[in-house]
Amino acid sequence: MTKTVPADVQNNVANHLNSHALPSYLDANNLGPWGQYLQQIERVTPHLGNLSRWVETLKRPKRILTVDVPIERDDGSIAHFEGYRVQHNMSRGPGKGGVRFHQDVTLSEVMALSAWMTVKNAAVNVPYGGAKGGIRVDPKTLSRGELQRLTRRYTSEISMIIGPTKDIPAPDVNTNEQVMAWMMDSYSMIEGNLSTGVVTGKPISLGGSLGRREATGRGVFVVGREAAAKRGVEIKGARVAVQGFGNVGGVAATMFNGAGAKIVAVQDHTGTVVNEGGLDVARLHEHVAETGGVGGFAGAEACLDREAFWGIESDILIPAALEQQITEENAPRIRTKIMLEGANGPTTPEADDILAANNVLVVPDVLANAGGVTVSYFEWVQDFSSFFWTEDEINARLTRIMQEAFSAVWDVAQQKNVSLRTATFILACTRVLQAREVRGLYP
Ligand SMILES: NC(=O)C1=CN([C@@H]2O[C@H](COP(=O)(O)OP(=O)(O)OC[C@H]3O[C@@H](n4cnc5c(N)ncnc54)[C@H](O)[C@@H]3O)[C@@H](O)[C@H]2O)C=CC1
Ligand SMILES: O=C(O)CCC(=O)C(=O)O
Repeated sequence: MTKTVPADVQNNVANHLNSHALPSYLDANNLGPWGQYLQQIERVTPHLGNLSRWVETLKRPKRILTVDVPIERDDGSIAHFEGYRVQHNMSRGPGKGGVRFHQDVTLSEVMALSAWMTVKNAAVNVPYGGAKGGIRVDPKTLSRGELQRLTRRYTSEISMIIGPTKDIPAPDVNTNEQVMAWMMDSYSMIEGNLSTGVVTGKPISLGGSLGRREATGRGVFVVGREAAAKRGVEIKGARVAVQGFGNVGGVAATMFNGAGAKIVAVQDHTGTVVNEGGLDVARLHEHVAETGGVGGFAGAEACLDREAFWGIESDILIPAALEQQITEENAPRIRTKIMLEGANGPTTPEADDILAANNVLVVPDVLANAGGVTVSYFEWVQDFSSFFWTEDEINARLTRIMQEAFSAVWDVAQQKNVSLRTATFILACTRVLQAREVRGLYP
């Protein structure tokens, strides 16, 4: 399979990388996910009209904070971890985006994740900029006490740039309601007052919102239903394959299964399990709760190796693990009709072109997984007013926002004959740069 990235896009990225725009702390030869994001920006720029004079704004994070996070281990030794909080853009509102604890976290990754938050928040029109945080740590190697000390120290180190009207963290990979509760408590101790609005994704008992835990997977399901209708795929009986069985993939699998789809394959960091007749999703959740992963699930007909997962025939494929999973190497083997990006950044631009050529409809991360931040927005609003909504109200509002966003993106894609990813970027970047322009530059 030949590379299908148009020459002008490649040249633009090369020129960009050679220009003064490359931040000095990045290696031009190894840009990682940030390079992937820059290529996506190159693709949208020709569609931005006069606003393209502001596009450089999107190629530079507004603020990057790197912190050393020291903790005392249970054995009395001291360990140091590197953490980040990147605020990519604040033109439309305060920074918003999750915090990831993972052994492979890099600055390039957090920069890209923060930029995708800017695009995502504008795509569903919630009044936020984009931000993201992370610590390079394998949390599975920490005791509960060590994890709490790490979270509290990290919160203290970034406390000067976060806050309910400045930047509001939330859960992402390997972080959850408990981590958010510790972050809120640490920040409140520093501020000297209870500050529930500083993070979202909190436990319900601490000002969390009903429906937030399921919101990202629910949003993936809602846009999946819309995409299936456009592509003529019946959800009932559809074959669905899911990579990642955590907050996003686990909920999305449950919802598709509940609507009559067969979950024929699931892959996570412990293995790949397959059942042609459909995996028992409820039992798989129990197995993961007991063992920490899908590997060894007794209800599987077969266990495949990692790469074989991408060759499984499906109607709907949901990557819901990490970025850069679908590349020019495995994209030609993918046999699906619709790909719903539950994960952030799972598909490289080269793979995007291969999937398009093979008639796979890709619903991009910045649209498909926006349900989480949408309900985070509801949580933040509820905390400010101390008035809490029912789960039905939350789910109905979430569904409406996701459907409207999908429909607006679909129309732009049709009008301009571009992919759903570029269409989402057109809508979102226009909103961000209009805000930038109308605010003006002078202090
Ligand atoms: N939690 C949220 O609300 C949101 C999460 N996302 C994105 O969704 C993705 C998943 O996030 P969560 O479900 O929250 O994380 P999680 O920590 O709950 O689950 C992550 C899943 O990915 C699997 N995984 C990790 N490494 C893997 C590998 N190398 N191969 C296969 N599977 C692997 C894990 O086993 C686990 O099942 C990430 O890209 C995240 O940024 C996007 C929007 C919101
Ligand atoms: O809920 C949030 O604020 C952000 C969730 C997130 O990190 C994401 O959408 O990637």
